[in-house]
Amino acid sequence: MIKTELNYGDVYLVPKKTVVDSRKECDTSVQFGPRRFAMPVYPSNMKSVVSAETCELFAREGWFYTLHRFNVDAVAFTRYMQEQGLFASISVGVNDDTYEQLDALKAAGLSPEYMTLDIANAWCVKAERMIKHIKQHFPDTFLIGGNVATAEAARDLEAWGCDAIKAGIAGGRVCITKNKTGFHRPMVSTVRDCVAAVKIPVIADGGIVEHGDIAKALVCGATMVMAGSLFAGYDESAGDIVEIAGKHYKEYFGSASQFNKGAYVNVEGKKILVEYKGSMGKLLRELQEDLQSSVSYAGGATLSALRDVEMIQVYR
Ligand SMILES: NC(=O)C1=CN([C@@H]2O[C@H](COP(=O)(O)OP(=O)(O)OC[C@H]3O[C@@H](n4cnc5c(N)ncnc54)[C@H](OP(=O)(O)O)[C@@H]3O)[C@@H](O)[C@H]2O)C=CC1
Ligand SMILES: Nc1nc2c(ncn2[C@@H]2O[C@H](COP(=O)(O)O)[C@@H](O)[C@H]2O)c(=O)[nH]1
Repeated sequence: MIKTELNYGDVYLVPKKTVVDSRKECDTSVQFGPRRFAMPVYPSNMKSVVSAETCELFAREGWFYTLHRFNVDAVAFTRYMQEQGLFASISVGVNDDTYEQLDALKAAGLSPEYMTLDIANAWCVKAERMIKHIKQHFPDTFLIGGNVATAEAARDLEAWGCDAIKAGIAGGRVCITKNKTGFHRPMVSTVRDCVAAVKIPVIADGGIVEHGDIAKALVCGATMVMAGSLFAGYDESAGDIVEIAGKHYKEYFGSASQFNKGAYVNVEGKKILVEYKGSMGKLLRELQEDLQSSVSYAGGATLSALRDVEMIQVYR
């Protein structure tokens, strides 16, 4: 029997009676780990999406962020952010270079507030070793483990010690994992299964096409949403700007692309050009307005209203 599963584009949310006088009354803030953030969405920890400067901007705006893990100095970044009175949120891998980076953080007496273990399939023995190592040596750090796509994987990462998990395999815009390996699960099914399986927060990662997909992810039970292409086209995005026939674009490439790896080995990502859209400030405001509107349609004044919304499948 072949199961049918759903993506954000296959579903819509059923409106309820609005109880606020203005969308401005709707509060989009979210508690995530030790801190509260202005919005439950943040940019992907990819080299073509965030730089250290992008991360600082998000932290100053009161949004969550995670720096990517490719050729960065985790010690210098953590120290810089904490000296500015901002929180430090870094990414790590599973290989020897990560163990060395963690030793260097420890030697410097630094402990980032948040760490994200970032590999394609975190339901693996190398991730298990790394998660246990981080929880032993950085007990005060809030550890996000990912990515996973099933209830069983989510439960294992929770048992290994993760404080949150990131769900979503092969649903990203620059992903070619599903083409090259055949593996993928649509996001609505992935997020709902993972949320139902664990007590810790779940981050829905990848596949956000429309702003309304963020509300759909929250209705599926996600606490946070990570998005790459959504944040890739702005001045503050990390990708290079490109001009073609008088039109401007920004480069957006996958972390498992040849461009990120520097070699064509186990490539599961591609590079695309996304429309250049100017300053990120406009996007952040619009995302907040749209989510405030979603909360009002959900019949409440806080994000918790989205926990109790009916989702319907649309046949096309
Ligand atoms: N969310 C998603 O759907 C996906 C995200 N990505 C992103 O791309 C980046 C690279 O990811 P990833 O390839 O996991 O990380 P790395 O290339 O950094 O691999 C980490 C380590 O795990 C090993 N490894 C990776 N995949 C497998 C596997 N299938 N079986 C056994 N060992 C494995 C690698 O060894 P070896 O290379 O020798 O196998 C390597 O030692 C990450 O940032 C990740 O988030 C990539 C694909 C999908
Ligand atoms: N299969 C791959 N997935 C990747 C790669 N680099 C990043 N990612 C994942 O995609 C999301 C962003 O998706 P978007 O739809 O919001 O653009 C990102 O957070 C990663 O989980 C890759 O090279 N291959």
